[in-house]
Amino acid sequence: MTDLLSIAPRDKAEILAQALPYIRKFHGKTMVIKYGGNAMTDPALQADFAEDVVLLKLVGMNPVVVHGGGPQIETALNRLGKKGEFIQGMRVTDAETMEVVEWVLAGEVQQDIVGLINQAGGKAVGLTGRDGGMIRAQKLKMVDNKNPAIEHDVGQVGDIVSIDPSVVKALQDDAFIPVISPIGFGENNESYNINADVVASKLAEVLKAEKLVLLTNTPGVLDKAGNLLTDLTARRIDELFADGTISGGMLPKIAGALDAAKAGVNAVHIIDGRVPHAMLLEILTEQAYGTMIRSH
Ligand SMILES: Nc1ncnc2c1ncn2[C@@H]1O[C@H](COP(=O)(O)OP(=O)(O)O)[C@@H](O)[C@H]1O
Ligand SMILES: CC(=O)N[C@@H](CCC(=O)OP(=O)(O)O)C(=O)O
Repeated sequence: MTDLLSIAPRDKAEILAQALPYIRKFHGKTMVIKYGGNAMTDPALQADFAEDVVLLKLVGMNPVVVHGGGPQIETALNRLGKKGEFIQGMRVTDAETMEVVEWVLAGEVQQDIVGLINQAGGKAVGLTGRDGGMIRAQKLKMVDNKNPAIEHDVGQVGDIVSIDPSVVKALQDDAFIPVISPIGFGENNESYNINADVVASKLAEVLKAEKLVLLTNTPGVLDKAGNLLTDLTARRIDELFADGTISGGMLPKIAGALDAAKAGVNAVHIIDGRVPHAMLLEILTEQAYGTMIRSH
């Protein structure tokens, strides 16, 4: 079990002194943590992540993990001779791809994370959006972000209709740590593949989370020259969308993050999940990491 004292290379006493006020401040608060597929490539980092989630729970917070798995889905598709296609950060999902997505996310990635959290001393429970009727979805109508007259057919990609958080709340009350795969269900019980950033953002809003932390594989949002943008407001985000600075998987991430900030989630951060203990240090120390998204 990792404790704050074992975090190198910073001064240990300094970290503890910094952490105590945050532990008090965030006691009983919900923290939604999006664990991106690109941040989970190294087994040692995955184990660190699981230990950090357990530590948050032990000090009295309510971590809720939403996981991705884009690269893991891609590997499985490649094995079947298929190649993923993305439009505006969303995977075009035909029926066969949907089967692979469900099998990889719910069967593989989610269960790996549940196992690691339990190994670290926590009590994790894996869920998809079907469990407890949590995530109702419908087919996403995707309008081209440069030409609104064009609509793309992205297959079984889901647009969230509603989230019923009661199953998450029940688990939290019983000291479990929910680990959620971004899969929704439709009116006819059909499955939908939903971008994990979108699920994490909406869930943070519905749960009235204190924080939303999105762990990815960049230091945060970068400008065209590769410099880290530490703070982004809605206006600046519009400019970065318009001039093409933000593209691919960063599009749904930023859009979701901004929605969560506007909906009242106090702090929304995009941070580098490849840095050991990045999430813990972001939540429990005063140092700013990555990019903070603000509504204004
Ligand atoms: N302005 C930007 N700053 C940082 N990353 C960006 C930017 N625009 C696009 N990206 C891309 O977004 C990726 C992160 O999104 P994504 O691949 O969906 O990761 P995750 O699996 O963490 O959700 C980065 O690896 C990078 O390739
Ligand atoms: C619609 C859509 O794009 N769904 C994603 C779901 C997984 C995900 O979001 O994974 P990351 O967070 O690792 O990118 C996909 O199929 O890749």
